Amino acid sequence: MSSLGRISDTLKLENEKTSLEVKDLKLHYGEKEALHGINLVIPQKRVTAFIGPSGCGKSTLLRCFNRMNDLVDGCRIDGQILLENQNIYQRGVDVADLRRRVGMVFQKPNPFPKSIYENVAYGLRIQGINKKRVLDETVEWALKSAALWDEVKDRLDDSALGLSGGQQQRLVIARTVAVKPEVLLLDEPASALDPLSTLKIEELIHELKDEYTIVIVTHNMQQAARVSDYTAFMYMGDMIEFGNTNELFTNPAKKQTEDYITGRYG
Ligand SMILES: Nc1ncnc2c1ncn2[C@@H]1O[C@H](COP(=O)(O)OP(=O)(O)OP(=O)(O)O)[C@@H](O)[C@H]1O
Repeated sequence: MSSLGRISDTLKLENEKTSLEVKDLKLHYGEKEALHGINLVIPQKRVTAFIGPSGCGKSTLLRCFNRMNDLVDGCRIDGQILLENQNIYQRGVDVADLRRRVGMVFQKPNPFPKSIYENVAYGLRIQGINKKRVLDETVEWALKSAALWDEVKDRLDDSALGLSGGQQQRLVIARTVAVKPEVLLLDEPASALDPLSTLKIEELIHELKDEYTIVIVTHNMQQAARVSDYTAFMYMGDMIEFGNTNELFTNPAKKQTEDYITGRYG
């Protein structure tokens, strides 16, 4: 905990710049309403954690931020999400560009069956960038950003699939930051990893928040308390409480939040 610092204890939402703003967001999977009118502001260049019992809608809400739910059959979304004041659900939005601006890392590391180098260069090549010098520089910068460079710099042409799980997850983070997103969405990024790799990911999150707005879904309340500046507690498709992480954990405003963080359910 000490190495991660607790500067966030004094942060106040009203002093923050806004990255994402969720306005009366309802989401249906077929007939079932999974999110019941969420309102929320995600501050810029901070870490926001979503916590709550299984099935409360954390991942569903996270996936709305880069329109991953568009890929789910029968999924309907009402309401708005503003990214830098622009509704990402409005007609004409370029979804590929949105997903570059709002990158996502999943629970299970998903490197491509390519070399370490090509994994990181992938997004750049898709943008038509093929100059070797630009690619080399960006790959090195992204791997350094993801705290992986020292471990892989001598084997950039080796398959990414030969890396450990924790290294693969940092590689996926390098691949995501290589295209210079504004927001990083992390869906339980460490839950498939051993404790040491988990610690590395947590330290990395702490480093990355100087540059990116980070939203993390986690089952692990200690992890939320360690890595986040702000925490949102969700329950059965509702946003119950949102605030400074330290305040939410030490002095929750709502009884449901208190019951959850004291382990009475979940
Ligand atoms: N693709 C889908 N189709 C239909 N229902 C879904 C789909 N994905 C999620 N749901 C339902 O939406 C609700 C919210 O699920 P979601 O996965 O967002 O919750 P969660 O809080 O992230 O849960 P967990 O912590 O277990 O991952 C649940 O009732 C779930 O069954």
